[in-house]
Amino acid sequence: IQPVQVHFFLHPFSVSGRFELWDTDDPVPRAELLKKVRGVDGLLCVLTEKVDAELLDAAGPGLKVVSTMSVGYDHLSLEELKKRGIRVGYTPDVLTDAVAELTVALLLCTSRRLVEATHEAKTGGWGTWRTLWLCGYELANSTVGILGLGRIGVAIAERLKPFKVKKFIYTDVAPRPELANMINAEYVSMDELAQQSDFLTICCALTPETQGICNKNLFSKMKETSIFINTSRGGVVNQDDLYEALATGQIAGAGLDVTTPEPLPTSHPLFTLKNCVILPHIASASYTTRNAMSVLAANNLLAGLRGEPMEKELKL
Ligand SMILES: O=C(O)[C@H](O)CO
Repeated sequence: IQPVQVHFFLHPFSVSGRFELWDTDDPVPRAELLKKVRGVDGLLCVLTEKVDAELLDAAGPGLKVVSTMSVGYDHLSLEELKKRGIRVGYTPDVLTDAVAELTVALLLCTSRRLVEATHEAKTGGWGTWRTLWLCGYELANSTVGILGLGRIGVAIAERLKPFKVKKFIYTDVAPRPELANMINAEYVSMDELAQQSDFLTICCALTPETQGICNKNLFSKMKETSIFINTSRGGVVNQDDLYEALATGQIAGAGLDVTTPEPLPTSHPLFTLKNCVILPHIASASYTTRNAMSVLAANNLLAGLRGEPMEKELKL
């Protein structure tokens, strides 16, 4: 499949001699999806679709493959998929550059207080030049911590290095020397990561083990001058604890591209904080990347339907 033949935002469709396309940018309503999946052989979805027992039951025993246009797969019930022998495709790698780029942008935006600064400039808060006004934290000579070192963590570090970062540290379930050597990162414990990081960037997948892992315990060990960045999944953060840490000055700032829930209600307390920058889950949102993701997801689906190896298949 060539990029030009694929819509940017493919929502679930089925292939069984024919296919059905949810041809809008809005998520398919659950009731509609449950109706449409009946009897399909394959399903291409995005991360707003919960693929659980209910949906798989609705699809029926003919479903052979689910292809998600995302690197994250916490919206898929892997246990149910495995139980039913359904193959799963996903889209790692093609979004690494876009996500790393956005993470760096969010980090700088948070640490150098860009949202506050443009607000002040626009609303009359810009008086005379003042010595400490809108001061933030710089990357030069800093320690950057990565929670969950994978392709994206490496790509973030590669982009941050030219800003003269002094040291990269990371933690994960086990050391990952092959990736760590690429960025000269040192493996540390979770406590050391919290204590030493001037910038802590969260790159781990959301799993039962990482659910709420960024909580009071972690924030209480971080420096008052540290910046917390999350572009993975909102579920890895305990948002009440993060609010507390930001509001009381336990940490200096946070940049979030992901929250729980999404969208985050505009009345959420995190929106009241000047030191919290919130983006609406746009890390992979470049035309090039979304196009590559949709092509890969479509090709994974077709390969799965043909019983061939997928370009990117999740091992269940
Ligand atoms: O999981 C993913 O793919 C990102 O969160 C969205 O592109």
